[in-house]
Amino acid sequence: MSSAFCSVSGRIASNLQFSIRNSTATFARQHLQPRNIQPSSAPSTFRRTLVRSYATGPGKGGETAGSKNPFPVIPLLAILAAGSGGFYFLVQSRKEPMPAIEEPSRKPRLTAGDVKKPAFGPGEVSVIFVLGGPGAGKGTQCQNLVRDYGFVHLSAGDLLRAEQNREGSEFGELIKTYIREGKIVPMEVTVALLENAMRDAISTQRKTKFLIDGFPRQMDQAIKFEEEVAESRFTLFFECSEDTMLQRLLKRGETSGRIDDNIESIKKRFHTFEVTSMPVVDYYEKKDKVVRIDASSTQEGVYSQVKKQLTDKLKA
Ligand SMILES: Nc1ncnc2c1ncn2[C@@H]1O[C@H](COP(=O)(O)OP(=O)(O)OP(=O)(O)O)[C@@H](O)[C@H]1O
Ligand SMILES: O=c1ccn([C@@H]2O[C@H](COP(=O)(O)O)[C@@H](O)[C@H]2O)c(=O)[nH]1
Repeated sequence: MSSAFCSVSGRIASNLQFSIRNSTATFARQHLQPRNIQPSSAPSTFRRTLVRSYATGPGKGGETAGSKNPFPVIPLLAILAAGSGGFYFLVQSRKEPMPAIEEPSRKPRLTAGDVKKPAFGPGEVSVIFVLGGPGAGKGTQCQNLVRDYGFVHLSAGDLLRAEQNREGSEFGELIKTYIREGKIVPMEVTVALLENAMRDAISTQRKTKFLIDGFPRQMDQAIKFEEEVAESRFTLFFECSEDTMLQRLLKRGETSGRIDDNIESIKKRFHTFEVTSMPVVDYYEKKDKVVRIDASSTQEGVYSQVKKQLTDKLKA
């Protein structure tokens, strides 16, 4: 991994984590410090004072007083009084509820209003995720569906590339590095781009049926998107061998100008897909929300499967 990659990813990670750290620090200031310092400091101050007064007592003119009186009654009484007083205050302070125990009951209870709702409800938008390995033909098939069914096609990769090239984007360099390395850009960036693009399509085109292509590529993205933006209806999953995808990508690389259509990046993308994106497909599979398409045949052959499967699923 290059040092540029490390430093850029470190920067975004620290930017994105700032608000979390900030609120954690505030929480710590408000809830932890007073509780930790006060109960323990009172007795120890008391103990120090007691030891010092006993140690210094005889010293302050002590030689004379001690030699005159072998049983120094007044200092002893003073020590006893101070000790009893200290003990009394210690017992009193322990009668107060311990803050650490009291704390949970002070927390507000979770109410129905606190449960997060996605920005768009099921009646407002219809979202289909489109997944498959790099070069499986997702974008190609999405274009067919846009033409024939009026979907809005939002490719997460295209949105990231547009953001990367947008003048003044604070994420440009970061996105470029992640794409070249075949890694997944931090989800906050991608989810925000998708939500903005959906809002835009709804307000300018009045369209509400979305194909979200090449997303979610990682479990955290799937969870965040469905919690905060919209729940997906199902996932169209294009299955294809790595050999076939490699040939398609190398061919596309002759003209695409993409920085990741080269053999080094392609291998990294295959790896990321297997390790990071396949668990997302498995997750939706368990929920019975995956429509599998054999993507190894011709473009037309693949599309006829897509149409049939999609119609069946939408009827169900
Ligand atoms: N069924 C097919 N047979 C042969 N070539 C195909 C087929 N489908 C797509 N292609 C070609 O393969 C290349 C990759 O297709 P496409 O861009 O649609 O894949 P993708 O899954 O969207 O890739 P990526 O995830 O990298 O964006 C393109 O050049 C496309 O023309
Ligand atoms: O959700 C996403 C989607 C994509 N990326 C990055 O973009 C490239 C290219 O994606 P394509 O779908 O092949 O156009 C991908 O390899 C990732 O690096 C992402 O980070 N998050």
